[in-house]
Amino acid sequence: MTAQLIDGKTISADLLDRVENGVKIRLDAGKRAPCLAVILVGNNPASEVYVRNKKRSCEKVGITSVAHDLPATTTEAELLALIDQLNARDDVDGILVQLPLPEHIASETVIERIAPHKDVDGFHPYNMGRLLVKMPLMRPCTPRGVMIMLEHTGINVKGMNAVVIGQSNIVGRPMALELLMERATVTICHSQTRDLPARVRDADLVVAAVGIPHFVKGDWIKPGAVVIDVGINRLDNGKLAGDVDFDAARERASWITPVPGGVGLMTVATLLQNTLDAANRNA
Ligand SMILES: Nc1nc2c(c(=O)[nH]1)N[C@@H](CN(C=O)c1ccc(C(=O)N[C@@H](CCC(=O)O)C(=O)O)cc1)CN2
Ligand SMILES: [Mg+2]
Repeated sequence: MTAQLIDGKTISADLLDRVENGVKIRLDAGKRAPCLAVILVGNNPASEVYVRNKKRSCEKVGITSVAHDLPATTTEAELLALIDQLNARDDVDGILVQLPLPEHIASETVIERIAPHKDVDGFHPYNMGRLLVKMPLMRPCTPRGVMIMLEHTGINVKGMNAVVIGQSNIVGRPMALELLMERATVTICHSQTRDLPARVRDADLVVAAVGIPHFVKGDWIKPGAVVIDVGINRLDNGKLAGDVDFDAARERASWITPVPGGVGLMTVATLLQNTLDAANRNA
């Protein structure tokens, strides 16, 4: 079996069209454009690229973005003071703090300072808790993006054995909760999991979010399984690779996401959907 591709380019473009339309509906109703504040601390080159992409995508769909590019020497107190200001502004719907932050700043403290209704990344413990109790408000972008991809492809996860590899706050944990909400049977695996290949071989759906290139081998994949690769790893040759050995896995899976051109594109599109949703809830 050669898997069909779940194409992040097409699906994210479709989502961006829907967001653009949502913005037009607001403007036609005499409301202002949604507004996203984007905070970048320091000069992490990858973060600079992601932030630039986020601002460009905002522009494309008519969302106003306000950039706050801060030096690496910014103190935690200064960053918290900026967040307080943005929390208080009626004309700012969403606040995004690009991660990772420099080591001297505690990201948990910063995330917790963002007003939950402006937390478009969905990382605030309040929003994580809402997802846990099946009352999602702001949903973390990558897992929400994966659910949109699955829905767009016509894959119903109800009753599937889903294995999520990775337990991060950004991807693994909220991904598991999203899948559970759609009544998949979910297992979260991590670095201490015993016999990971056996867990994966039992999975109808595998989500890989480990951060190690080609970590998931092709012969771990159950024939006909759906494979979602969240990994974005830069190789020494400059190319991007996912967490899954794509060529081998493709020969066994029914559906698979490529890297690049897969889940990563959904992360940004979903962020804009979250910003539109926030604006529509705010005013
Ligand atoms: N505040 C946040 N910080 C970070 C998040 C996040 O969701 N919120 N996620 C990642 C980085 N990230 C967005 O910020 C992100 C990563 C990758 C992509 C993407 O489009 N990937 C493309 C490849 C792009 C390339 O060529 O480098 C793809 O997979 O096709 C978008 C967003 C950590 N920080
Ligand atoms: Mg940084």
